[in-house]
Amino acid sequence: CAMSKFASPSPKVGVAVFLLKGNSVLLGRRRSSIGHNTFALPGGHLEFGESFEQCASREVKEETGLDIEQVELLTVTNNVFSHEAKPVHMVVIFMRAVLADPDQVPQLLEPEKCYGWDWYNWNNLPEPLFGPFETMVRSGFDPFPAHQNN
Ligand SMILES: CC(C)CCOP(=O)(O)OP(=O)(O)O
Ligand SMILES: [Mg+2]
Ligand SMILES: [Mg+2]
Ligand SMILES: [Mg+2]
Repeated sequence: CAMSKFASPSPKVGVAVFLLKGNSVLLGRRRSSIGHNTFALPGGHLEFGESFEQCASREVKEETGLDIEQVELLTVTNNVFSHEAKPVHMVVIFMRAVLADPDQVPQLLEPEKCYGWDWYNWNNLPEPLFGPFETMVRSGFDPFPAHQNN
């Protein structure tokens, strides 16, 4: 059947990474059609045949040059961006990881997609946060390992 011009695109899958360092998390201000000018975790679209861990490591490497380890699944959320210029339905898989080399410094490898990466204390996050991430923070989500006191 002819695609109705009102048909909405099918849901996409994004992988976002809580890269933890002490009590801080790595965030970048997005320069993108989705969540422009909001602070977001590094991450991106799951590509064909990738595991969640492979996508997390690839996207963090592509965007920041950082090598990560101890990559593990935290949670999944369902996000419909209906007010954006192009409506998007994005299932977001949230992962946690740490730096393979604690001294490695993030680089801005995709300046056309991000204004810069920086470490932010979990108790003093910048604003505005990227929608799916803000929902998690507002719900009281704690990405840190249970034994770590914040
Ligand atoms: C959850 C979120 C990081 C998914 C959005 O993906 P993105 O716009 O950062 O996509 P790419 O990094 O793959 O370009
Ligand atoms: Mg990317
Ligand atoms: Mg990508
Ligand atoms: Mg990205």
